[in-house]
Amino acid sequence: MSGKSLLLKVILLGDGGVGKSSLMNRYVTDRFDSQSFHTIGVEFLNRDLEVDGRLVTLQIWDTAGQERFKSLRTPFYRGADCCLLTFAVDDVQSFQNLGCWKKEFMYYSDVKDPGRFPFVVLGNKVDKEEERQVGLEEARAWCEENSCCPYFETSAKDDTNVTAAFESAVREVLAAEDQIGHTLLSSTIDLHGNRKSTRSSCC
Ligand SMILES: Nc1nc2c(ncn2[C@@H]2O[C@H](COP(=O)(O)OP(=O)(O)OP(=O)(O)O)[C@@H](O)[C@H]2O)c(=O)[nH]1
Ligand SMILES: [Mg+2]
Repeated sequence: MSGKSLLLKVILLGDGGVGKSSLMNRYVTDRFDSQSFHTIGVEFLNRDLEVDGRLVTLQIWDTAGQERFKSLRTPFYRGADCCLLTFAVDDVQSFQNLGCWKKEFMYYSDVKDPGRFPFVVLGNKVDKEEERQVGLEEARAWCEENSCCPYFETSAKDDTNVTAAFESAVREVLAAEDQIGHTLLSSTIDLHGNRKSTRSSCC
């Protein structure tokens, strides 16, 4: 295994209140706050992990889902390696808005190869089964039709599928990278020294 860690930027998008911050906090700090505040602008946290023998530093960017913060979040889309489109299974409107989130991301991120860009879809709050408004098959069908696979049903509250979802995002990036010839993998962190990156980023 190499001593260098690959830096990957993933970005969480979705309506306000679907649980983006809660998912990030569950994954990075293993905590859940039932009284969390709406995010203003963007925040990020890092977590180191190993996926299929590769050391990865996952930089998770958590954005504000509320419309009034649009101009604060969109400048941070550039340089993302994967986009996690998030809705809450007890909120059908947040599911119906997934297409708008995808469009917003594509418009502002300026990705080089839109056809191959990796998305992962998260249907959060599955612990609220009795209040569910979006079915598993319906969500899977949307993902298939919109080339946004894989799909994970998560709960930040119960820690259901949270690790699996973030690790899957890493695997999607690595798989996409394998297809386009390892250009992205030139961005690395030397764990014993300084960060080296050949990618440009506005952030
Ligand atoms: N039951 C349940 N509640 C959750 C879950 N995830 C988040 N919540 C709650 O939903 C509310 C909103 O969660 P946030 O994580 O702040 O939502 P957000 O998507 O970051 O919202 P914005 O920052 O406004 O975009 C909070 O009260 C959380 O405690 C979950 O998996 N299950
Ligand atoms: Mg938030």
